[in-house]
Amino acid sequence: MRIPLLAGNWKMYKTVTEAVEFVRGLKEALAGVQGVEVAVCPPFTALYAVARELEGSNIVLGAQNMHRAEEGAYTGEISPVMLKEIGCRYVILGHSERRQYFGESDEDVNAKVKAALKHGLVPIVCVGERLEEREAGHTERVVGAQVRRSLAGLSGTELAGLVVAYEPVWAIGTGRTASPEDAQQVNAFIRCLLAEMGGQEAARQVRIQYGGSVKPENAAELLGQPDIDGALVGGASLKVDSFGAIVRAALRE
Ligand SMILES: O=C[C@H](O)COP(=O)(O)O
Repeated sequence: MRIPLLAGNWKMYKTVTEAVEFVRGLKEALAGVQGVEVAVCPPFTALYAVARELEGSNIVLGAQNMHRAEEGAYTGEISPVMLKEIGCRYVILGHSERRQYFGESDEDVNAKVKAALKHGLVPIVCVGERLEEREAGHTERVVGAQVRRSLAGLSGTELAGLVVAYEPVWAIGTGRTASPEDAQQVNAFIRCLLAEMGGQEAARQVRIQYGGSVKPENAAELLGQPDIDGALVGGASLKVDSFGAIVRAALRE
């Protein structure tokens, strides 16, 4: 039985003050919720304060990115060791915005995934096709190549423990969501591929989220699909009401 993971990717939103205030509200809204895992991924500046605020709660902490090295002369970067010490459980890697605006390749993502695992962080590895790729009928080819390269060289046990987020680029922040059937089809395809790469048991255990304009109105149907094990939520994770409603939709499923 895979426990759904509902993760809020705040992107570059919320100051420390706003982050702490939000998390206080979210803790109250989700008090007593069980059977799903909830994570928030604030900007780096708010991680420490949010970690303290989350102590003893049923919400865990994630980061939005990290460098592959443990330390070094990499101005402006943050290492897996630093994230682990601050209390992060998850780290989002290879988000399409990192790939698009910061030139991250599958090879970069692969190195980061290995570094995260080495330091006890659970990677949330993002993959997804662009609109023109979908329209040309290349979704599986594009997503398949991203999965193979980003997760190359991992053992079945390592694959089993991580999280993959299928996020069609055309659905991110656009209000345009993949239909539950389309999302299910790609998630099932990813699971088959992971079975080839790491064996049936790894594929049975790995959690595969959907991301891209998830909101309270569409969450239940998406999360009701057999191969969708949670959501990576951007815009709708910035308000307690909408994120709380998405978490509750997962509970119903
Ligand atoms: O990581 C989250 C995704 O980019 C989805 O963002 P969105 O929910 O605002 O479409």
